[in-house]
Amino acid sequence: MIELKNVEKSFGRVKVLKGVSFSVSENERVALLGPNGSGKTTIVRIITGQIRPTRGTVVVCGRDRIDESVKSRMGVVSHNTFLYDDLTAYENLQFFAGIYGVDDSRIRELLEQFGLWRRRHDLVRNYSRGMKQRLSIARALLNEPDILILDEPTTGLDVEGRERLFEAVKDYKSTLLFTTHNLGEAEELCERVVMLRDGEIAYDGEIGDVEETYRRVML
Ligand SMILES: Nc1ncnc2c1ncn2[C@@H]1O[C@H](COP(=O)(O)OP(=O)(O)OP(=O)(O)O)[C@@H](O)[C@H]1O
Repeated sequence: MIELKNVEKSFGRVKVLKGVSFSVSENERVALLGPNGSGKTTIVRIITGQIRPTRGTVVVCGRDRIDESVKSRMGVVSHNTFLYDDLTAYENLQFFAGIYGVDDSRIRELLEQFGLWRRRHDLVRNYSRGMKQRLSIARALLNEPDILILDEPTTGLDVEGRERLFEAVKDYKSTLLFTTHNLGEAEELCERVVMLRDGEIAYDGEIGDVEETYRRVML
């Protein structure tokens, strides 16, 4: 579903990704781990078509151009919430439901699932950070995407929000790429782990005892 081959990315003179290769098969659940600044979000931005690699190839859903048809098959939760502040929560989901041809009943289901139904008519600008994050997750799940990409999705979530997210991700049966700094979360949701250090892959394998592997490979 996702394949990166020798991907390099430079910003100005700084090379942030130094020849990254890994793939994620259909229905596989992969955690992407690594310290601050190791390049995880840069990889996510490349896979989701927000930026292009300087060198190398990226193939997603069999396509080497991340165009709208590929993007419509991905659900993404990232630092960018992809929400409109001047619309209500309901209107935000309605807008994306319109693009994907998703039924109104799915909007209600997700708003209830993420505990936002009562506040559905509030403007997103008046939402708290955690509420925005919950809505962003609902938006990513709206069209039951073939690939779910979660870049540090628990940022700002309270205990209940985190539990609702994990329930939703466990119910979701397709391909998952998940970046986190929480090794326990990676172990709970994923079967494989890719560890990134300074723009290079340091480990790619079964998740196993992720804390032990992380300590051995990264520290
Ligand atoms: N637009 C940009 N211009 C210049 N440098 C950038 C840009 N985007 C990212 N970088 C640099 O690329 C490196 C990797 O950043 P990235 O956000 O991918 O790391 P990360 O692994 O996601 O980190 P974190 O765990 O802190 O979120 C960092 O040194 C960052 O400063």
